[in-house]
Amino acid sequence: MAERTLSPSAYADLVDLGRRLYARALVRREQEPITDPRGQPIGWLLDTRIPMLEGDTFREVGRVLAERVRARGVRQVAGFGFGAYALVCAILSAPPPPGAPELRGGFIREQRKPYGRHRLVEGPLSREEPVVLVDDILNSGRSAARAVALLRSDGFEVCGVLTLFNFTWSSGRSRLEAEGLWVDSLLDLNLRDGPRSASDSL
Ligand SMILES: O=P(O)(O)OC[C@H]1O[C@H](OP(=O)(O)OP(=O)(O)O)[C@H](O)[C@@H]1O
Repeated sequence: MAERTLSPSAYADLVDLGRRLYARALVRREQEPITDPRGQPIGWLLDTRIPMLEGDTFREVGRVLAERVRARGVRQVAGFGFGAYALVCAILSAPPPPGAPELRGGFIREQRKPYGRHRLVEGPLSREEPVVLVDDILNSGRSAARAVALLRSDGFEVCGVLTLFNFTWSSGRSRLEAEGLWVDSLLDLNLRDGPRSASDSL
């Protein structure tokens, strides 16, 4: 989608950012033992916390994603899980264009907090306006679909999902689009050996 809406140089910059994120986030089994959720060894994964928790990348990604959220006419973002928290904060840290409103953010809990304010979604999000779910990786779409269901169960309207990476060999995108959501990713990963490799989210 980006190549249809951006100038060639702006698109090249975005692809460059996606590639730099990929290079900084990539962890291979030669470097350290890594496993899937079932405990099976895997060849590689992307740990986006590494680039996202460095100040310069945090700010650069925040500016790019905030622009994408605003381009959709939305001003609320929510995140679910450790891959998403820095993204929400980075987006909120981007200065708004002159005259534009500030964005609002939220963190989604696995379960409603059983004490205190008893909230499922922390932060100042309004139920009167749509929310974009942000995450680092879209693979099977299970995590995003769960987050969307949690938001909806708490009375929020979710309009779309914005991620850093989309694993194109997996079905996450179509799964979310079937739920009426738009899906936008900074970088579509289309690795030739993708299905035989693994990520931290299989
Ligand atoms: O589309 P999916 O197949 O659901 O995969 C994507 C999810 O997997 C990763 O999180 P992970 O489950 O590894 O947990 P973490 O955020 O705690 O690291 C990633 O941060 C996404 O949230």
